[in-house]
Amino acid sequence: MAAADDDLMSSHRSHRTQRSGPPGVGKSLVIKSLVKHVTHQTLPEVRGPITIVTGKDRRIQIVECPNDINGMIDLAKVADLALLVIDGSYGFEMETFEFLNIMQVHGFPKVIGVLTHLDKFKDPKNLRKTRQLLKHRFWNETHGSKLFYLSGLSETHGGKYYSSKETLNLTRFIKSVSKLPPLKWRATHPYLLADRFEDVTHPEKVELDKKCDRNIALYGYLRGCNLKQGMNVHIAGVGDYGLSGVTVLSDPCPLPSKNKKG
Ligand SMILES: Nc1nc2c(ncn2[C@@H]2O[C@H](COP(=O)(O)OP(=O)(O)OP(=O)(O)O)[C@@H](O)[C@H]2O)c(=O)[nH]1
Repeated sequence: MAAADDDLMSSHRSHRTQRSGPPGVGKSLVIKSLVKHVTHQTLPEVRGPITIVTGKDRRIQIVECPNDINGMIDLAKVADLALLVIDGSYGFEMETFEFLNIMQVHGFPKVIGVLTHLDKFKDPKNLRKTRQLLKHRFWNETHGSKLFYLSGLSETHGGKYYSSKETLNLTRFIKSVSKLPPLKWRATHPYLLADRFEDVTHPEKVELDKKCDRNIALYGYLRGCNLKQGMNVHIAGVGDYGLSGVTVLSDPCPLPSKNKKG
């Protein structure tokens, strides 16, 4: 957690697309189910960071991790909690544990595993045995991280979601993690996950030279500590840049406690 009232979590699949693992482990559906449970709204598509209010003075931002190693490294730096979504009918892959190691090195978010596709097991004995095996392996490899089970889909409000009881448990756990104190390093450094950017270069300048240096405005919640004009910033995967200005905008997703005070 970086700022007092903001928590960031990311949802990862346990493998990269170029490998042989199963696609569609359920990352988007986990996010859609969480949004449905907390806000009672239907999220048709997961695109970019999603901010939801989960309490009087608490909100979380959810980001679906791209299926590539760079996305994973970048998100490990800013996420407070990583949900590692694993297709239970397929089991762990090499990449599951590779990724756990990357996260420890790059940012140290808390990790939990989320097991999906458990309804594919027809034999209850086999399901029990597989759950136990995966739970022990995950516990050992992560030095005690929790593994959640999402045992199947149910029809709610015209759409298919994970069961509301299991989603409730997952939401409670996410909320409990968001109460933990932030990592000291993160709390003392400003950082921002940009949810939108705009090219604000003067059009005339671009017309004269299409490859000219651009002025870019980045929008997002600032975490950690204050960002000052004139500071140099690092944009992950792009490089180091100067900051020509910082503007405080009105909160697009205000906390209920702030609304009351205002
Ligand atoms: N039977 C069953 N289907 C599931 C389960 N979880 C997800 N699905 C289905 O699997 C499909 C893919 O789910 P998504 O949430 O889009 O998976 P994803 O990981 O975001 O997919 P990609 O990013 O494209 O790899 C959807 O049709 C879901 O309804 C599950 O536990 N059981």
